[in-house]
Amino acid sequence: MTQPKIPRATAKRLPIYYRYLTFLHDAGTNRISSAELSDAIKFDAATIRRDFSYFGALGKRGYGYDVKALLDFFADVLDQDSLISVALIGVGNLGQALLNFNFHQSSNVRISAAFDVDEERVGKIQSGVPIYPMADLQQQIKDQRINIAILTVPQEVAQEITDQLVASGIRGILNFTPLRVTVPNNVRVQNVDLTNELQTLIYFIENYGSITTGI
Ligand SMILES: NC(=O)c1ccc[n+]([C@@H]2O[C@H](COP(=O)([O-])OP(=O)(O)OC[C@H]3O[C@@H](n4cnc5c(N)ncnc54)[C@H](O)[C@@H]3O)[C@@H](O)[C@H]2O)c1
Repeated sequence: MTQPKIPRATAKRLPIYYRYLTFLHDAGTNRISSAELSDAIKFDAATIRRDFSYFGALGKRGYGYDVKALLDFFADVLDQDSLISVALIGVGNLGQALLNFNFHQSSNVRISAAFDVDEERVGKIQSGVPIYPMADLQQQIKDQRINIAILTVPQEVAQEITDQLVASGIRGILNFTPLRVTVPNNVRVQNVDLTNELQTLIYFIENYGSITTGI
């Protein structure tokens, strides 16, 4: 299906909508109003209505939203029917935590290959995920049709690994390192910085009380 162009903040909320709608559907709920949805997931109702409006008028006045229809719609937008394989580079403290968590139960994403330089780790299987030597990076990414990589290596090697990932055809990098890596225009980087998140939270609490940020 052709995807409508949606704002980044809306895109970030889609998986949250999807998870909650799945929960509602499994619990046998057939319809929900934006106010009820707002109550449950803590985004204001106007934000929810605006987000949904980007996809066309999905709700009916006085009826609310049909849970199954919404769910099918978001599954399609988020491509939930196809399993997305992700690579993880750097199986240290953070990498191991992400491997153990994996994303399987709550989404269609799973880490299917991990890579490291440490001889002690390479060749083992952790949480069902094989850990390959870096020499296998290009081949595995190609064979497993991996488009996304999670970067959990030390900052000092982040750019060099990014270059290797780009050369292997990776299209998106979830970057946990503090380095703002450089990539060509056709590759997208999403930086995750827990310190930043915490400081944003503190800022909102101090300035606006406990009002949610909407994202
Ligand atoms: N974004 C956040 O909120 C957040 C939180 C904690 C850590 N970090 C960052 O995440 C990264 C990992 O942190 P950690 O505590 O897990 O570190 P760690 O030292 O425990 O793990 C790093 C792993 O990378 C591997 N490695 C080193 N050089 C490599 C290379 N050239 N190719 C492949 N693998 C290589 C190491 O063998 C090790 O297993 C660091 O950059 C750290 O700053 C970010």
